[in-house]
This record gives sequence, C-alpha cells and structure tokens, in this order.
Amino acid sequence: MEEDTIVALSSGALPAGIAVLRISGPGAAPAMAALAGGVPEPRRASLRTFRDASGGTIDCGLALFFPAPHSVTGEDLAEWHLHGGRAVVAAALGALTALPGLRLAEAGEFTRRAFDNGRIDLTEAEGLADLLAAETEGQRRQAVAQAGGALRALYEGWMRRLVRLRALLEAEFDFSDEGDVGDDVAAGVIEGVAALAGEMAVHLQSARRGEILREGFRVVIAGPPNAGKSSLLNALARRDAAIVSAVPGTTRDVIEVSLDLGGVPVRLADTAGLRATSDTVEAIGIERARRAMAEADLVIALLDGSDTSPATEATHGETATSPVLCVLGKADLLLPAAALPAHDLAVSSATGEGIERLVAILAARAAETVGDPAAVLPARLRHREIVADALGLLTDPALSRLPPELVAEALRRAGDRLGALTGRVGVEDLLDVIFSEFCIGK
Ligand SMILES: Nc1nc2c(ncn2[C@@H]2O[C@H](COP(=O)(O)OP(=O)(O)OP(=O)(O)O)[C@@H](O)[C@H]2O)c(=O)[nH]1
Ligand SMILES: [K+]
Ligand SMILES: [Mg+2]
Repeated sequence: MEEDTIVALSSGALPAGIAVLRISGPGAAPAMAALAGGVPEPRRASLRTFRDASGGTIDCGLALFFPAPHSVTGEDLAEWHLHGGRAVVAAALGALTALPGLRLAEAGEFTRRAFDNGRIDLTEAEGLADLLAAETEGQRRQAVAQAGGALRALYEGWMRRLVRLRALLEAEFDFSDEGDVGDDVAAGVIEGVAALAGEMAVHLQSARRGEILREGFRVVIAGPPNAGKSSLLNALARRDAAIVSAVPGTTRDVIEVSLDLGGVPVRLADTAGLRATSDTVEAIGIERARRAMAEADLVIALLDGSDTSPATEATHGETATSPVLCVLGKADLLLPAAALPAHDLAVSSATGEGIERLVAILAARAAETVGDPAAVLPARLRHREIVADALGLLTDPALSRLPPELVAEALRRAGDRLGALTGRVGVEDLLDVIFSEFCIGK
C-alpha cells in the first residue's frame, strides 16, 4: 500500500449542484476525524459539518467511509459530498491538503491504486478509461463489459489453460526415467495448444470490430468532380463542414466529420473528385482520396444523377478493395431512368430526398460490421499485438517436433506474454501511459 493519502475533486466542472471529493489512503480516517467530527459507520452516508483546522465551518454535506480493503482503491477511502461551489471545494481541498501526509492526486491515481492493490487488472482499467471517454451507445456497452472484467476473464482463462497444458508435460518428464514422454500425453498437449491457438486467432479476427467501436466505421464519399460529394457530406453532417462550389476540383484535402449512427461511431470523409489532372495540388488530393478509399469500411461511390456521361461513370469502378455503395446524387435533376447507370439509391442534397434512407443504410452497414457491441473484442492495439505474439509462439510449426522440455518452455513464454494483457508481467513501462489517460479524481 502507498504511504501518501491522495485527495481530489472526482465530480465534474464547477459550479455544480454537488461536488464529490475523494480521499484515499491511510490518512483518510484521521482526516475524517479531524475535519468531519468523526469517522462515519462504514458504507453509510452521514450528514456532517466539515470544518477547517481552526474550527471554521467549510460546508455541510454527506460523508462516507469505505474501510480497506473493501473499497474501490483497496485502501481506506472517504467521500465528501459538498455544495458544488468553487470556493467551497477550494476551502475543503485546502483544509485536507494541510493535514500531514495528504496531497492532491495526480491524473488516474485512484485507478492506479486500485490496480496496484489488485482490485482491477489492466484490461479493466483500460475499460474504465474507455467508459469515461465513451460517446456512443456502442462504445459504452463495449467499455462497460470490459470494465466489468469480460476481457480479463477471457485472457485469464487462456493463461490457466496454458498452465494446465504445461503441467501435463512437466508431470510426464518429471516422472519418466528415460526422459521420453508418453506419446499420448505429447499428442494431447499439442491438440490442446492447437485448440487454444484457434480461439486466439478468432479473437484476433474480431479486432477490426473492436477498433471500429473505438475509432469509428470509416465511410468515404468518392466520385468524379462536381458529383456533389461535399454537398452530401454537409447534408449527412447537418452542417457546412466542406466547401461547396460549382467549380470542379474544389475539394483537395480529405474532410472528415464524426457521426453517431445508431450507437456506432462513424467517420465520414469527403474527398477530391477523381479525374486526370495536371494540377499538382489537385493530384495530391486525388492521391489522398484513393488512399482513403482503400482504407474505407465502405465507399459511397457518388455519381451526378443529372450528368452520368461515360467519362464520369468510369470512376465508379475504381474501388476494388472496399465495399461500395453506388449512389446517384442530384436526384432533383435526375435524367430519365433509361439513361441511368446501375445504382443502390438516389439522393438529393438540395431537397433531402433519399438522405434518410442513406443514413439508415449506413447505420445498418456499420451495425452489421460491428456485431454485438458487448461481445468480447480485443479493444486496443496493445491487446492485438500481445495476443498475436503469444499466438506466434503457439503456432510455431516446429513445436510438434520439439522435445517436451522445449514445448513446455514455449508454453511458458506464451503464458508470460499473455500475462502482460492483465498487467501481471512486464508492463511497468506501460502503466504511466495507461493511467495518464484518466482525468484527475479518477
Ligand atoms: N440541384 C442540385 N445541385 C447539387 C446537389 N448537390 C450538389 N449540387 C451542386 O453541384 C455543384 C458541385 O457540388 P459539390 O458538393 O461542390 O461537388 P463535389 O463533388 O464536392 O465537387 P469537387 O469537390 O469539386 O469534386 C454545386 O454547385 C452544388 O450546389 C443536389 O443534390 N442537387
Ligand atoms: K465542386
Ligand atoms: Mg467537394
């Protein structure tokens, strides 16, 4: 346990109806005794007058006390619920930090202590950080599952299986005189390793879903100049995010807006019109457009419904790699049906026709790609890299030909690698990075 007792405002910006101060560490109970007239009964709210060292009243409010180890930090933890005025909070923090051993907390320090004291593991801490940052319903559901230990349970289950497989091997070579392990045991272990590796591979395959939930489903609007791409972005974003003009080649940079479509974050990008050009800057823009299209989860290939000449239609077939939705724009000026190329739907940014339908299609595609937001997905790059490392050790083709001692050693190394996921092994250098994601008071 830490020596210092930390203090912080854990609730939001002031002024507010109520401000919640938290005090964690060995000095929490003495601070209550000194400033709140005594330590309340554990886990019961108690109405108190909070006073400074000279006996002056700071405020009246509720006090709670959670004795170690059954608190969120694993230490003695006190909460003060005060009136949420700036001067009230400043006076309370001043009186608390004037006590010996008490100081203001750093960002994420309460959560760091919960981790240090074994109340949560690293994936749960990451889930908490995601929960605080969650902006869409899908993000919230993913984060609350992870904060509740969904990833921890999965990864710890894998580690237990590795330990069991190793124990099987080790028992064999400990008890056999000649040192040659029974073939049945070795085969059983290799089978067990293959089954585990299969599950890890499936988990990794779902990585893109977790990434989409965190970072957004990427939709790119592409098409010939003047098709109405920027107008469509503005219509979908319901604001003037991109410049619209009658001049072909207006958009150069990739312009991105964030949308929340049915709880899934969507990053919608407008790009430069695709055409052959001798303009250097426009050519750079077109290069960026092509890159954005290649990285997209979905490309909206937009054609001008009032002018679908073969020259413009040629750009329609450009997106070989990403899924494509073919959309005709300027539906208010639509050519006769006979002259129209194949398309999924027609929209008009000018009249709003078809826009709602397009939003519904985008939301459905995003939701379909993400699947169940509460599913156990590798949320971060860190998870994916570690699982991939461990998987590499377990799928080494040489494994089945190695002597059992070396197989056991490979299993041990894979288990150690997985230990970094929950924070058991070799993550010291990472902790500062992860806990600095939190705000002060969390
Ligand atoms: N009638 C009508 N005009 C539209 C519609 N959408 C765009 N326009 C017009 O078409 C012209 C080009 O629109 P933009 O949104 O700038 O087209 P763009 O595809 O972004 O063009 P570049 O960035 O130059 O490639 C502008 O004059 C718009 O006002 C629409 O739905 N109906
Ligand atoms: K334009
Ligand atoms: Mg544009």
